[in-house]
Amino acid sequence: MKVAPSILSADFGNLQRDVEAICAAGCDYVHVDVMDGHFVPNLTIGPVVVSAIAACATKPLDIHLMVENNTFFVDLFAPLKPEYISFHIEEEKHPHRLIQKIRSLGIKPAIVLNPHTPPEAIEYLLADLDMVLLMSVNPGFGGQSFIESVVPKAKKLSAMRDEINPKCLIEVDGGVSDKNVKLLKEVGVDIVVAGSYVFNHENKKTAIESLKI
Ligand SMILES: O=C(CO)[C@H](O)[C@H](O)COP(=O)(O)O
Ligand SMILES: [Co+2]
Repeated sequence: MKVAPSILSADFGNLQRDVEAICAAGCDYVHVDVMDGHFVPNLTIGPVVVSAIAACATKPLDIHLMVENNTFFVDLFAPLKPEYISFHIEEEKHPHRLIQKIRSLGIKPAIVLNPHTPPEAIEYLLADLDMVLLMSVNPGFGGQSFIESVVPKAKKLSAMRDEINPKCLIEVDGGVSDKNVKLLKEVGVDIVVAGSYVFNHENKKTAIESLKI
């Protein structure tokens, strides 16, 4: 299992310290939650702060857009050369076009599904994706409880992925801890995002290692 700690739970007064700490503790990606106050009822960070994160991160960025105008934000963040940019299928009229655009910028495209969105919603996009991100909380806030229905959903998506595009990774985001990571591993999940679990743990290295099963 690969691990992408979400900097949403970092201490923003000590952002450089916390980004360096998770990278030194062995994370695989730095998960960056971008919220615009419209698609979700919360507002986080823009390109000024994300470029400061990119400057001190020694691991690739995994940018999770929770915004209304995806194309605008892709253009804002592309110069930072993240590994992935993911956007919500619920907020995009032309997802295939946006996948092509993200790839043309040299970034791996990913799509996010909210808890209620079935995997079939992206069946005809799967061949063109590098990753699918399944939300296991309602997007907008860290520290929420894990929604169990993501487990059978990930199992269904994993079967679709094996048939259509075995290289496409499955990521799960929200309420992940050492208590549920095994269930996710068993149904074919490749990457977990963990914010509060990693940042509230007394030892970030121990927390990250407990998820790398
Ligand atoms: O996208 C997100 C919220 O919309 C965050 O990545 C997610 O909530 C991680 O935080 P936690 O592990 O505390 O649930
Ligand atoms: Co996220």
